[in-house]
Amino acid sequence: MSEGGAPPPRPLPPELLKFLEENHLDPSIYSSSHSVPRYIRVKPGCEGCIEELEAEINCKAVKVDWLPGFYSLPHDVQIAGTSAYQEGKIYGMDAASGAAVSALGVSPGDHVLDLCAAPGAKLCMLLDVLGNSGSVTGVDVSQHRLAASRTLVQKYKLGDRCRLFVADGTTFSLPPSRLHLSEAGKSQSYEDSNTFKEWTSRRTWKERKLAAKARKNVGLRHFESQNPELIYYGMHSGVVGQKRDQLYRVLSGTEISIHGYDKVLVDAECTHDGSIRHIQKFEHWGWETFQQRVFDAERTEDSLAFLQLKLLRNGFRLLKAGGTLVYSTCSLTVAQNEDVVDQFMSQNDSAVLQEIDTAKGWPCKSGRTLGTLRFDPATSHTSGLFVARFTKLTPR
Ligand SMILES: C[S@@+](CC[C@H](N)C(=O)[O-])C[C@H]1O[C@@H](n2cnc3c(N)ncnc32)[C@H](O)[C@@H]1O
Repeated sequence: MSEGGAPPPRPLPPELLKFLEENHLDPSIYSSSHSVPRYIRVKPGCEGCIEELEAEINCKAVKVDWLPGFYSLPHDVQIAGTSAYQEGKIYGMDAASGAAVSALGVSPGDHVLDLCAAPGAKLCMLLDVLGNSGSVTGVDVSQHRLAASRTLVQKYKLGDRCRLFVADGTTFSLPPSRLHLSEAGKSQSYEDSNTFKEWTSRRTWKERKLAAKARKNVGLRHFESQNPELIYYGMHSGVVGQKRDQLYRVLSGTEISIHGYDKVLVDAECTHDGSIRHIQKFEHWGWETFQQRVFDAERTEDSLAFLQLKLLRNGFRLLKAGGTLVYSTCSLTVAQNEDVVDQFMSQNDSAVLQEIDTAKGWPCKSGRTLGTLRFDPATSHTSGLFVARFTKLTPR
C-alpha cells in the first residue's frame, strides 16, 4: 500500500525542459505526473478478481467511471506479483491507451489491423473486445517486440483470432483473412505443404525445408520483396487451411475498398514524451541519454514525423470504404500529431476526420485540429495521448 501519499514533484531535468521548449509545450503539464494513478484493465468476465486483488495489494481499486473495465490504483502499487496478474485476469494499461482503442468503436465480427502492435496492450484489448468473432492482425517492425506481444496474447489466451506479422507498417499490404476454418479447411488438404496447418512454435527441419520450398514455388514477387514474417496465428484467425498464395495475395485499391480491414489502429512510433512511465525510466537510464533515446541519428523530428505520416497513409490505404481508423501517439508535440493529421488530410480526399462520439465525458481536451483529442497528466490524470479518428468515404 502507498503510505504517506504521492512524493512531492521533482524539478524537471534540463534535457526534458529543453525538449518541451523546442516543442512549445508547457512544462506544467507534467506538474501532476507524480500523482497519476496506475491503471489496470480487467479481462472481461474476470471482474470478480477485484476484491481479491484489493486484499492482496491492501488498497482500493477505484472504477474509472468514463472507461468500462478500467480501475485506478495508487501510482506506486506493483501488480506483477499479484495472483490476478499472474493468472491473466488483469492487465497494466493506462486509461488513455484504453481510450484510443475505445475510439475505434470495434464491433463483433470486425477484421482489425493494428499496424504498430508491440508490445501489445492495445492488441490484447482489441482481441478482448472482439471475443469470439472477427480477427486482429498485429504488425510491428521489431521482431523481438512482436515476439513479446505473442507471449502476451498467449498468456491471456487471446490467440485464437490473432495473426502477427513482423513487417514494415509503411508498406504492409496483406488484407484480412476473411475465411473461417470451416470454409478454408474444406477444399484444402492439410498434407499440402503450401497450406497452413495449426500453428506450432516448434518447426521440424522437414517442415522448415518444405516451407522454404513452398515459398520458392509460390514465387510471389510481392512476398519476396516485402517478406512479412508470420510469427503467430490462431486456429480461427483465417490462416489455418489457407494456401500461401492466398495469404500473401495483394489486393487492388478497388478490392481493398470492399475487402479491406473494418478498423485500423495506427498507434505510431513516437518520442513517448507523454508517457509518464517512459519518462520515469530516465531516472534509471540517466537524463544524459534523453537526447539520444528520443532523437537518435535515424530518428530526427523530420524523419519521425514522416514515418508517422507514412504509417497513417498505409493504414488508411488498407481500410475498407466506410471503415474507421484511429491514429494515436503518446507524444504531446504538435509536430507528431496535429501536423501529421493536417498533412494527411490535405493529401487524402477520401479521409474524413470524425468526432469521437464515445468521448463525451472523457477527461481530455481538444487538439489544435478540430475533432482530435489530447490526454495529458494535468487534464486527465493519465499519461499523455493524442487521438484522431478518420473514416474512409466510399469511392464514387
Ligand atoms: C507506441 S509503440 C506501439 C504500442 C502498442 N500499440 C501497444 O499498445 O503496446 C510503437 C511501435 O511501433 C513500432 N514501429 C516502428 N516503426 C515501425 C514501422 N515502420 N512499421 C511497424 N511498426 C513500427 C515500434 O517497434 C513500436 O513497437
